[in-house]
Amino acid sequence: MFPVTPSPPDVPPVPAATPTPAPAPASSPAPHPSPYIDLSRAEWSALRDRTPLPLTAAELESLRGLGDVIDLDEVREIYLPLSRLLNLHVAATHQLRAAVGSFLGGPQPTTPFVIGVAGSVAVGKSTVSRLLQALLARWPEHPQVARVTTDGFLYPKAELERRGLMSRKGFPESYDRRALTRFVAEVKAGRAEVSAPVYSHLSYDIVPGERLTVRRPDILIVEGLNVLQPAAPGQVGLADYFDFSVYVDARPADVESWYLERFRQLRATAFQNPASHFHRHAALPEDEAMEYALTTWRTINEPNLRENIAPTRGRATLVLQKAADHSVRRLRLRKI
Ligand SMILES: Nc1ncnc2c1ncn2[C@@H]1O[C@H](COP(=O)(O)OP(=O)(O)OP(=O)(O)O)[C@@H](O)[C@H]1O
Ligand SMILES: CC(C)(CO)[C@@H](O)C(=O)NCCC(=O)O
Repeated sequence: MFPVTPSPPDVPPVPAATPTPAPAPASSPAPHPSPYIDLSRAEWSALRDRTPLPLTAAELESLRGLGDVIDLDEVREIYLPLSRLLNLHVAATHQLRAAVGSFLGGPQPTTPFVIGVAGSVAVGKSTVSRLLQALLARWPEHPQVARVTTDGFLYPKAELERRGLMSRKGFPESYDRRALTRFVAEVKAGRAEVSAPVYSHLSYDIVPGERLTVRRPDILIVEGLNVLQPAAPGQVGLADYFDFSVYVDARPADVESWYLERFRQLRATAFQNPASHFHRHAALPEDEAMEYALTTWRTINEPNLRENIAPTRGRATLVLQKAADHSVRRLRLRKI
Protein backbone atom coordinates (compact mmCIF):
# COMPACT_ATOMS: atom_id res chain seq x y z
CA MET A 1 0.00 0.00 0.00
CA PHE A 2 1.27 3.49 -0.84
CA PRO A 3 0.95 6.14 1.89
CA VAL A 4 -2.05 8.38 1.19
CA THR A 5 -1.47 12.16 1.38
CA PRO A 6 -4.68 13.85 2.52
CA SER A 7 -6.04 16.32 -0.08
CA PRO A 8 -6.44 19.94 1.04
CA PRO A 9 -10.10 20.84 1.75
CA ASP A 10 -12.31 21.61 -1.28
CA VAL A 11 -9.74 20.36 -3.72
CA PRO A 12 -11.15 17.38 -5.55
CA PRO A 13 -8.96 14.34 -5.19
CA VAL A 14 -6.68 13.70 -8.12
CA PRO A 15 -7.81 10.58 -9.91
CA ALA A 16 -5.23 7.86 -9.69
CA ALA A 17 -3.10 7.66 -12.77
CA THR A 18 -3.92 4.71 -14.96
CA PRO A 19 -0.77 2.59 -15.06
CA THR A 20 0.63 2.07 -18.53
CA PRO A 21 0.29 -1.64 -19.26
CA ALA A 22 3.60 -3.37 -19.83
CA PRO A 23 3.97 -4.44 -23.46
CA ALA A 24 2.69 -7.99 -23.83
CA PRO A 25 5.43 -10.45 -24.68
CA ALA A 26 5.24 -11.72 -28.24
CA SER A 27 4.40 -15.14 -26.86
CA SER A 28 4.30 -16.16 -23.20
CA PRO A 29 7.11 -18.54 -22.24
CA ALA A 30 6.14 -22.20 -22.25
CA PRO A 31 5.85 -23.69 -18.74
CA HIS A 32 8.65 -26.02 -17.66
CA PRO A 33 7.91 -29.64 -18.51
CA SER A 34 6.73 -31.42 -15.36
CA PRO A 35 9.23 -33.84 -13.79
CA TYR A 36 6.25 -36.05 -12.80
CA ILE A 37 4.03 -38.63 -14.43
CA ASP A 38 0.54 -37.81 -13.18
CA LEU A 39 -1.72 -40.82 -12.62
CA SER A 40 -5.35 -40.95 -11.60
CA ARG A 41 -6.50 -43.51 -9.06
CA ALA A 42 -8.10 -45.57 -11.86
CA GLU A 43 -4.90 -45.59 -13.94
CA TRP A 44 -2.80 -46.62 -10.96
CA SER A 45 -5.14 -49.24 -9.54
CA ALA A 46 -5.31 -50.95 -12.96
CA LEU A 47 -1.66 -51.88 -12.31
CA ARG A 48 -2.64 -54.22 -9.51
CA ASP A 49 -3.45 -56.96 -12.05
CA ARG A 50 0.15 -56.75 -13.25
CA THR A 51 1.58 -57.20 -9.76
CA PRO A 52 3.09 -60.70 -9.65
CA LEU A 53 2.59 -61.17 -5.91
CA PRO A 54 -1.11 -60.63 -5.25
CA LEU A 55 -2.43 -60.74 -1.70
CA THR A 56 -4.48 -63.70 -0.58
CA ALA A 57 -7.66 -63.05 1.39
CA ALA A 58 -5.92 -64.38 4.52
CA GLU A 59 -2.93 -62.05 4.05
CA LEU A 60 -5.22 -59.09 3.50
CA GLU A 61 -7.05 -59.97 6.67
CA SER A 62 -3.78 -60.28 8.61
CA LEU A 63 -2.95 -56.65 7.71
CA ARG A 64 -5.78 -55.66 10.02
CA GLY A 65 -3.48 -56.90 12.78
CA LEU A 66 -1.37 -53.79 12.23
CA GLY A 67 -4.03 -52.00 14.26
CA ASP A 68 -4.75 -49.41 11.57
CA VAL A 69 -8.11 -48.61 10.08
CA ILE A 70 -7.35 -49.49 6.48
CA ASP A 71 -9.80 -50.18 3.75
CA LEU A 72 -8.62 -53.45 2.19
CA ASP A 73 -9.57 -52.32 -1.34
CA GLU A 74 -7.21 -49.41 -0.78
CA VAL A 75 -4.45 -51.88 0.08
CA ARG A 76 -5.10 -53.91 -3.07
CA GLU A 77 -5.51 -50.96 -5.43
CA ILE A 78 -2.92 -48.49 -4.16
CA TYR A 79 -0.38 -50.03 -1.81
CA LEU A 80 0.09 -53.41 -3.48
CA PRO A 81 1.16 -51.83 -6.83
CA LEU A 82 3.35 -49.44 -4.82
CA SER A 83 5.11 -52.40 -3.18
CA ARG A 84 5.76 -53.77 -6.69
CA LEU A 85 7.18 -50.46 -7.90
CA LEU A 86 9.48 -50.38 -4.87
CA ASN A 87 10.47 -54.00 -5.47
CA LEU A 88 11.50 -53.00 -9.04
CA HIS A 89 13.51 -50.07 -7.68
CA VAL A 90 15.35 -52.34 -5.22
CA ALA A 91 16.16 -54.82 -8.01
CA ALA A 92 17.34 -52.04 -10.34
CA THR A 93 19.55 -50.60 -7.58
CA HIS A 94 21.21 -54.01 -7.11
CA GLN A 95 21.82 -54.22 -10.87
CA LEU A 96 23.32 -50.76 -10.93
CA ARG A 97 25.57 -51.64 -7.99
CA ALA A 98 26.77 -54.74 -9.84
CA ALA A 99 27.46 -52.66 -12.96
CA VAL A 100 29.41 -50.08 -10.97
CA GLY A 101 31.24 -52.95 -9.24
CA SER A 102 32.46 -54.31 -12.56
CA PHE A 103 33.47 -50.78 -13.59
CA LEU A 104 35.48 -50.39 -10.38
CA GLY A 105 36.97 -53.85 -10.76
CA GLY A 106 35.45 -55.46 -7.64
CA PRO A 107 32.01 -56.19 -6.19
CA GLN A 108 30.50 -53.41 -4.10
CA PRO A 109 28.92 -54.34 -0.74
CA THR A 110 25.13 -54.49 -0.66
CA THR A 111 23.62 -51.74 1.46
CA PRO A 112 20.03 -51.30 2.69
CA PHE A 113 17.58 -49.61 0.34
CA VAL A 114 16.32 -46.52 2.19
CA ILE A 115 12.80 -45.13 1.74
CA GLY A 116 11.77 -41.76 3.23
CA VAL A 117 8.09 -41.12 4.05
CA ALA A 118 7.27 -37.43 4.57
CA GLY A 119 4.14 -35.36 5.26
CA SER A 120 2.22 -33.41 7.87
CA VAL A 121 1.40 -34.46 11.42
CA ALA A 122 -1.71 -36.73 11.20
CA VAL A 123 -1.62 -37.10 7.41
CA GLY A 124 -1.15 -40.86 7.73
CA LYS A 125 2.62 -41.37 7.43
CA SER A 126 2.71 -44.07 10.11
CA THR A 127 -0.20 -45.91 8.54
CA VAL A 128 1.41 -45.82 5.08
CA SER A 129 4.80 -46.85 6.51
CA ARG A 130 3.46 -49.78 8.54
CA LEU A 131 1.56 -50.98 5.52
CA LEU A 132 4.58 -50.69 3.22
CA GLN A 133 6.70 -52.49 5.79
CA ALA A 134 4.27 -55.43 5.88
CA LEU A 135 3.82 -55.55 2.09
CA LEU A 136 7.50 -55.19 1.19
CA ALA A 137 8.48 -57.96 3.62
CA ARG A 138 6.38 -60.42 1.57
CA TRP A 139 8.71 -60.10 -1.41
CA PRO A 140 11.34 -62.87 -1.30
CA GLU A 141 14.07 -60.44 -2.46
CA HIS A 142 13.77 -58.24 0.65
CA PRO A 143 12.18 -59.95 3.65
CA GLN A 144 13.88 -57.78 6.29
CA VAL A 145 12.18 -54.39 6.41
CA ALA A 146 12.93 -52.06 9.33
CA ARG A 147 11.01 -48.89 10.14
CA VAL A 148 12.01 -45.90 12.25
CA THR A 149 10.25 -42.64 12.92
CA THR A 150 12.16 -39.40 13.35
CA ASP A 151 10.20 -38.86 16.61
CA GLY A 152 13.05 -40.67 18.40
CA PHE A 153 15.38 -37.86 17.39
CA LEU A 154 13.27 -35.09 18.93
CA TYR A 155 15.19 -33.48 21.77
CA PRO A 156 13.96 -34.75 25.18
CA LYS A 157 11.24 -32.61 26.77
CA ALA A 158 13.69 -31.05 29.28
CA GLU A 159 16.01 -30.01 26.45
CA LEU A 160 13.11 -28.60 24.38
CA GLU A 161 12.06 -26.58 27.44
CA ARG A 162 15.64 -25.36 27.99
CA ARG A 163 15.79 -24.22 24.35
CA GLY A 164 12.31 -22.63 24.48
CA LEU A 165 11.05 -25.04 21.80
CA MET A 166 8.04 -26.68 23.51
CA SER A 167 5.67 -24.87 21.16
CA ARG A 168 7.89 -25.69 18.16
CA LYS A 169 7.79 -29.47 18.53
CA GLY A 170 8.02 -31.05 15.09
CA PHE A 171 9.76 -27.99 13.58
CA PRO A 172 13.20 -28.79 12.12
CA GLU A 173 15.03 -27.19 15.06
CA SER A 174 13.27 -29.48 17.59
CA TYR A 175 15.23 -32.51 16.31
CA ASP A 176 18.82 -33.56 16.79
CA ARG A 177 19.27 -33.57 13.02
CA ARG A 178 22.94 -34.43 13.19
CA ALA A 179 22.21 -37.64 15.17
CA LEU A 180 19.33 -38.52 12.84
CA THR A 181 21.46 -38.15 9.72
CA ARG A 182 24.30 -40.11 11.35
CA PHE A 183 21.87 -42.92 12.20
CA VAL A 184 20.65 -43.26 8.60
CA ALA A 185 24.18 -42.85 7.21
CA GLU A 186 25.38 -45.74 9.40
CA VAL A 187 22.50 -48.01 8.38
CA LYS A 188 23.07 -47.12 4.74
CA ALA A 189 26.80 -47.86 5.13
CA GLY A 190 25.90 -51.44 6.12
CA ARG A 191 26.91 -51.26 9.83
CA ALA A 192 25.95 -54.53 11.56
CA GLU A 193 23.95 -52.83 14.32
CA VAL A 194 22.75 -49.26 14.63
CA SER A 195 20.40 -47.98 17.32
CA ALA A 196 18.08 -45.00 17.69
CA PRO A 197 16.39 -43.39 20.70
CA VAL A 198 12.69 -44.08 21.20
CA TYR A 199 9.89 -41.52 21.60
CA SER A 200 6.69 -42.19 23.53
CA HIS A 201 3.44 -40.47 22.59
CA LEU A 202 2.23 -41.50 26.04
CA SER A 203 4.83 -39.52 27.99
CA TYR A 204 5.26 -36.97 25.14
CA ASP A 205 8.99 -37.48 25.65
CA ILE A 206 12.01 -39.60 24.76
CA VAL A 207 12.04 -42.83 26.79
CA PRO A 208 15.21 -42.79 28.91
CA GLY A 209 17.48 -45.75 28.22
CA GLU A 210 15.30 -47.30 25.51
CA ARG A 211 16.78 -47.88 22.02
CA LEU A 212 15.49 -49.31 18.77
CA THR A 213 18.13 -51.46 17.07
CA VAL A 214 18.35 -51.94 13.32
CA ARG A 215 20.43 -54.91 12.10
CA ARG A 216 21.39 -54.56 8.46
CA PRO A 217 17.86 -54.75 6.99
CA ASP A 218 17.19 -55.19 3.27
CA ILE A 219 15.03 -52.06 3.40
CA LEU A 220 14.83 -49.21 5.93
CA ILE A 221 11.75 -46.96 6.03
CA VAL A 222 12.39 -43.57 7.65
CA GLU A 223 9.19 -41.77 8.48
CA GLY A 224 8.92 -38.15 9.63
CA LEU A 225 7.64 -34.65 9.06
CA ASN A 226 10.83 -33.12 7.77
CA VAL A 227 12.72 -36.00 6.17
CA LEU A 228 12.82 -34.27 2.78
CA GLN A 229 14.26 -30.99 4.08
CA PRO A 230 17.30 -30.00 2.06
CA ALA A 231 20.61 -29.84 3.92
CA ALA A 232 22.34 -26.54 4.60
CA PRO A 233 24.64 -25.57 1.70
CA GLY A 234 27.74 -27.71 1.69
CA GLN A 235 26.30 -30.28 4.13
CA VAL A 236 25.08 -33.82 3.52
CA GLY A 237 21.43 -34.14 4.54
CA LEU A 238 19.14 -37.01 5.47
CA ALA A 239 17.47 -37.12 2.05
CA ASP A 240 20.87 -37.68 0.42
CA TYR A 241 20.68 -41.24 1.77
CA PHE A 242 17.24 -41.98 0.34
CA ASP A 243 16.84 -44.34 -2.61
CA PHE A 244 13.14 -43.50 -2.88
CA SER A 245 10.80 -41.09 -1.09
CA VAL A 246 7.05 -40.78 -0.65
CA TYR A 247 5.26 -37.55 0.28
CA VAL A 248 1.80 -38.17 1.76
CA ASP A 249 -0.30 -35.20 0.71
CA ALA A 250 -3.83 -33.98 1.52
CA ARG A 251 -5.76 -30.73 1.84
CA PRO A 252 -4.74 -28.97 5.08
CA ALA A 253 -8.43 -28.74 6.09
CA ASP A 254 -8.73 -32.54 5.81
CA VAL A 255 -5.53 -33.10 7.80
CA GLU A 256 -6.84 -30.74 10.48
CA SER A 257 -10.01 -32.81 10.80
CA TRP A 258 -7.99 -36.07 10.98
CA TYR A 259 -5.83 -34.53 13.70
CA LEU A 260 -8.91 -33.47 15.68
CA GLU A 261 -10.62 -36.83 15.15
CA ARG A 262 -7.54 -38.71 16.35
CA PHE A 263 -7.39 -36.45 19.44
CA ARG A 264 -11.08 -37.13 20.10
CA GLN A 265 -10.49 -40.91 19.89
CA LEU A 266 -7.36 -40.75 22.06
CA ARG A 267 -9.39 -39.00 24.79
CA ALA A 268 -11.45 -42.16 25.10
CA THR A 269 -8.43 -44.50 24.92
CA ALA A 270 -4.75 -43.61 25.50
CA PHE A 271 -5.45 -40.37 27.43
CA GLN A 272 -7.39 -42.38 30.03
CA ASN A 273 -4.04 -43.77 31.20
CA PRO A 274 -2.88 -41.69 34.20
CA ALA A 275 0.68 -41.89 32.78
CA SER A 276 -0.43 -40.03 29.63
CA HIS A 277 0.90 -36.50 29.13
CA PHE A 278 -2.64 -35.62 28.01
CA HIS A 279 -4.45 -37.40 30.87
CA ARG A 280 -6.16 -34.22 32.09
CA HIS A 281 -7.75 -33.83 28.63
CA ALA A 282 -9.63 -37.10 29.15
CA ALA A 283 -11.47 -35.57 32.12
CA LEU A 284 -12.07 -32.10 30.62
CA PRO A 285 -15.43 -31.36 29.00
CA GLU A 286 -15.20 -32.38 25.32
CA ASP A 287 -15.52 -28.84 23.94
CA GLU A 288 -12.64 -27.57 26.12
CA ALA A 289 -10.37 -30.49 25.18
CA MET A 290 -11.19 -30.05 21.50
CA GLU A 291 -10.55 -26.30 21.72
CA TYR A 292 -7.08 -27.14 23.05
CA ALA A 293 -6.48 -29.58 20.16
CA LEU A 294 -7.60 -27.00 17.58
CA THR A 295 -5.29 -24.37 19.09
CA THR A 296 -2.38 -26.86 18.99
CA TRP A 297 -3.13 -27.60 15.34
CA ARG A 298 -3.46 -23.95 14.35
CA THR A 299 -0.43 -22.67 16.28
CA ILE A 300 2.05 -25.55 15.88
CA ASN A 301 1.24 -28.28 13.37
CA GLU A 302 -0.43 -26.23 10.65
CA PRO A 303 2.29 -23.53 10.54
CA ASN A 304 4.90 -26.31 10.44
CA LEU A 305 3.07 -27.91 7.52
CA ARG A 306 2.87 -24.61 5.64
CA GLU A 307 6.37 -23.31 6.38
CA ASN A 308 8.53 -26.44 6.46
CA ILE A 309 6.81 -29.60 5.28
CA ALA A 310 4.72 -28.69 2.21
CA PRO A 311 7.67 -26.88 0.54
CA THR A 312 9.52 -30.23 0.42
CA ARG A 313 6.78 -32.01 -1.55
CA GLY A 314 8.46 -31.38 -4.90
CA ARG A 315 11.53 -33.32 -3.75
CA ALA A 316 9.67 -36.64 -3.37
CA THR A 317 9.94 -39.52 -5.82
CA LEU A 318 6.23 -40.18 -5.36
CA VAL A 319 3.40 -37.95 -4.11
CA LEU A 320 0.28 -39.72 -2.80
CA GLN A 321 -2.64 -37.32 -2.83
CA LYS A 322 -5.37 -38.34 -0.37
CA ALA A 323 -9.03 -37.30 -0.34
CA ALA A 324 -11.05 -36.49 2.79
CA ASP A 325 -11.81 -40.20 3.35
CA HIS A 326 -8.08 -41.12 3.19
CA SER A 327 -8.44 -42.77 -0.23
CA VAL A 328 -5.61 -41.94 -2.64
CA ARG A 329 -7.03 -39.94 -5.57
CA ARG A 330 -3.92 -39.08 -7.60
CA LEU A 331 -0.32 -40.19 -7.70
CA ARG A 332 2.58 -38.19 -9.06
CA LEU A 333 5.64 -40.26 -9.88
CA ARG A 334 8.93 -38.65 -10.72
CA LYS A 335 10.14 -39.47 -14.22
CA ILE A 336 13.35 -41.46 -14.29
N1 LIG B 1 -5.62 -45.06 5.08
C1 LIG B 1 -6.28 -44.67 6.17
N2 LIG B 1 -7.59 -44.98 6.36
C2 LIG B 1 -8.27 -44.55 7.44
N3 LIG B 1 -7.73 -43.81 8.43
C3 LIG B 1 -6.43 -43.46 8.31
C4 LIG B 1 -5.64 -43.87 7.18
N4 LIG B 1 -4.39 -43.35 7.35
C5 LIG B 1 -4.42 -42.67 8.51
N5 LIG B 1 -5.64 -42.74 9.09
C6 LIG B 1 -6.02 -42.09 10.37
O1 LIG B 1 -5.56 -40.75 10.34
C7 LIG B 1 -4.91 -40.41 11.59
C8 LIG B 1 -3.46 -40.04 11.35
O2 LIG B 1 -2.76 -41.17 10.86
P1 LIG B 1 -1.28 -41.50 11.35
O3 LIG B 1 -1.22 -41.62 12.84
O4 LIG B 1 -0.81 -42.66 10.51
O5 LIG B 1 -0.58 -40.16 10.90
P2 LIG B 1 0.93 -39.66 11.02
O6 LIG B 1 1.17 -38.85 9.80
O7 LIG B 1 1.84 -40.80 11.26
O8 LIG B 1 0.85 -38.74 12.30
P3 LIG B 1 2.02 -38.25 13.30
O9 LIG B 1 2.99 -37.45 12.53
O10 LIG B 1 1.29 -37.43 14.32
O11 LIG B 1 2.64 -39.49 13.89
C9 LIG B 1 -5.07 -41.63 12.50
O12 LIG B 1 -6.21 -41.43 13.31
C10 LIG B 1 -5.29 -42.79 11.52
O13 LIG B 1 -6.06 -43.82 12.10
C1 LIG C 1 5.79 -35.86 17.78
C2 LIG C 1 5.28 -35.01 16.62
C3 LIG C 1 6.19 -33.79 16.43
C4 LIG C 1 5.36 -35.80 15.30
O1 LIG C 1 4.71 -36.99 15.34
C5 LIG C 1 3.84 -34.55 16.84
O2 LIG C 1 3.00 -35.65 17.10
C6 LIG C 1 3.70 -33.53 17.96
O3 LIG C 1 3.81 -33.86 19.11
N1 LIG C 1 3.49 -32.26 17.59
C7 LIG C 1 3.45 -31.17 18.55
C8 LIG C 1 2.08 -30.64 18.78
C9 LIG C 1 1.07 -31.72 19.16
O4 LIG C 1 0.96 -32.07 20.35
O5 LIG C 1 0.38 -32.17 18.25
